[in-house]
Amino acid sequence: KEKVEITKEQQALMKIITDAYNRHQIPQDVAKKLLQDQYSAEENFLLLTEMATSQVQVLVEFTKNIPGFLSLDREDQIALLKGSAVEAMFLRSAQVFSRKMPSGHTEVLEERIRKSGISEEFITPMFNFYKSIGELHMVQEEQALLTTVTILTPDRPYVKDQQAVERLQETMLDVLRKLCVLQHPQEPQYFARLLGRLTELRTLSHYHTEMLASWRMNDHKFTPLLCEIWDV
Ligand SMILES: Cc1ccccc1NC(=O)[C@H](C1CCCCC1)n1c(-c2ccc(Cl)cc2)nc2cc(F)c(F)cc21
Repeated sequence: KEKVEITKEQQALMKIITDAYNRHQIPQDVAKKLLQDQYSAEENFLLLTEMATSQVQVLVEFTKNIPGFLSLDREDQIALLKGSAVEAMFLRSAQVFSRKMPSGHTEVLEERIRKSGISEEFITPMFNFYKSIGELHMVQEEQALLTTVTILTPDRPYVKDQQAVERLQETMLDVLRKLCVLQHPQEPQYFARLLGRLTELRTLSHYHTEMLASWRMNDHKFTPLLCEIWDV
C-alpha cells in the first residue's frame, strides 16, 4: 500500500486555489431566488443570462489565481477561458444543486428548474449530471481543483502551446488524485469517477447552444459578453 502524501508545495497550491475559488463566487444566490418565487420563462432566461455573465467575470478573476496561468501565452489564456466557460457554468450549477439544503428544498428547486423554460429533451441529461456530481459528495478543495482541471484542458480550440497547458493540468491532477485518495480511502476508484464526470460535463455542454435557442420564449437576448463566450 503506497503511502500517499501531499507535499508542502501541493498543500500551498491547494490553499491558493480553494481560497480563490471560494472568494470568486457569485454574490447573489440564484438558488435562494428560485426557491422564493416562480418566474416566467422570460424572467428565468434573463436570470440565466445575468448569472452566466457574472459567472464568466468571476471565472476570469479565479484563473488569475491559478499559479502558472498568467505565464501562459495571452491568447492561450483567452482560448482556455472561452473553451471552459460553459462547462464551468454547468459544474457550478451542479455544485449549487448538490449543496445540502433543508429537506424539501432540493425538490422545489428541481421543480422550478424543470419549469423554468428549458425544453424537455435537455432536462433529463442535465439532472442526471447534477445528481452524479451530488453523489460524489466533493469537499470544497475537490470542487475547486476539478474546476481548475476543467479550465486547464489542453485540447480546447485555438490553444497553440498545448504542452504548457498539459504541464499545468498535470500538476493540478496530481494534487487532486492524492486528495481523492486521502479524502475517500474506502473508494480507490473515486478519482477515476471524478474524471469521468468531466466527460459527462463536456457532453452536456455541447447542448448548451440548443438549450438556449429552445428556451420556451421568443426573441432570446444575450449580453455582449455571452455572445462572445457562448457562440450565440
Ligand atoms: C447556478 C449558476 C451559477 C452560475 C452561473 C449559472 C448558474 N445557473 C443558473 O443560474 C441556472 C438557472 C437560471 C434561472 C432559471 C433556472 C436555471 N441553473 C441551471 C442551468 C440550467 C440550464 C442552463 Cl442552459 C444553464 C444553467 N442549473 C441550475 C441548477 C441549480 F441548482 C441552480 F440553482 C441554478 C441553475
